Amino acid sequence: MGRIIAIANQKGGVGKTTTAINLAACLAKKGKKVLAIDMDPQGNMTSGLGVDKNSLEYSVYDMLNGDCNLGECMLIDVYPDIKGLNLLPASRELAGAEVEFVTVEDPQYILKNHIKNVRRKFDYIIIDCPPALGMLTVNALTAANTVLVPIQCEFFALDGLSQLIYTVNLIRKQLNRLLTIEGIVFTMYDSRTNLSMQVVDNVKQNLNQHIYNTIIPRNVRLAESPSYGMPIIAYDPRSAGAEHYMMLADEVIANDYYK
Ligand SMILES: Nc1ncnc2c1ncn2[C@@H]1O[C@H](COP(=O)(O)OP(=O)(O)OP(=O)(O)O)[C@@H](O)[C@H]1O
Ligand SMILES: [Mg+2]
Repeated sequence: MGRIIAIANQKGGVGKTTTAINLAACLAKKGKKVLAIDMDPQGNMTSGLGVDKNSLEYSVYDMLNGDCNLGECMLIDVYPDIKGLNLLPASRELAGAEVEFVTVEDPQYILKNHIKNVRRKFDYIIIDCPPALGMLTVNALTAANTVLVPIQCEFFALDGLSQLIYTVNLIRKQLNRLLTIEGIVFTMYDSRTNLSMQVVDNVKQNLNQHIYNTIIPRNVRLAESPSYGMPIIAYDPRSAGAEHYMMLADEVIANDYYK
């Protein structure tokens, strides 16, 4: 049974999508069958995997809306060099879901209901969330087993984190009894500055959550790769970014208590 991991933090630009793309790609590279789901109307995961979000026949929006099923929406082996990496792509229309789905009965369960039948076909389902705690993120958290929270190594890193943890607790109580926080991963760590080190220490002292040993460094190759529509292991497999996301994938696999 596939483990469903939502990559969430309502703070913008902390490395959610970079982590979602590269964790999904690294898990597939390690032979796992992966479904990546882009739940962000920005569609950065979709374009970061080389898919033109303006020329999609069906997107996650159509699936959630009931206009297509998961199979029709899924792009199989989306990145040709990495077998087993499949994608439910997003388009701009997904922005409308936040308001439109409120009128549907049980709107929090729409994504969950769509993926429950295919869960056994994948080892991992990785969901990229938008930078908000609205209906799209609630759908992701309701469908997920665990939440992986990227934190950027900069001032205000802890800002808003209590809100996220509060939301996760609320969803656990009301919608998804078994939801847990998979762990915190530090991103954009700059070893040349004291600030990065201080942020890591500060979070470790103040947050009673599992923290991954792997810390993702600030790496220019990681920032470049989405503009080529490539995961880092394809764009520059020898880069520090590729090496560290492979390490993170190993840690996620080691955390596999659902199997
Ligand atoms: N480790 C890294 N090193 C260098 N640049 C990075 C790294 N991680 C992310 N970036 C860059 O930082 C920016 C923000 O990253 P990303 O899009 O992954 O964040 P996000 O949390 O998904 O943002 P949003 O909240 O808008 O969805 C992007 O331009 C990305 O390429
Ligand atoms: Mg993003």
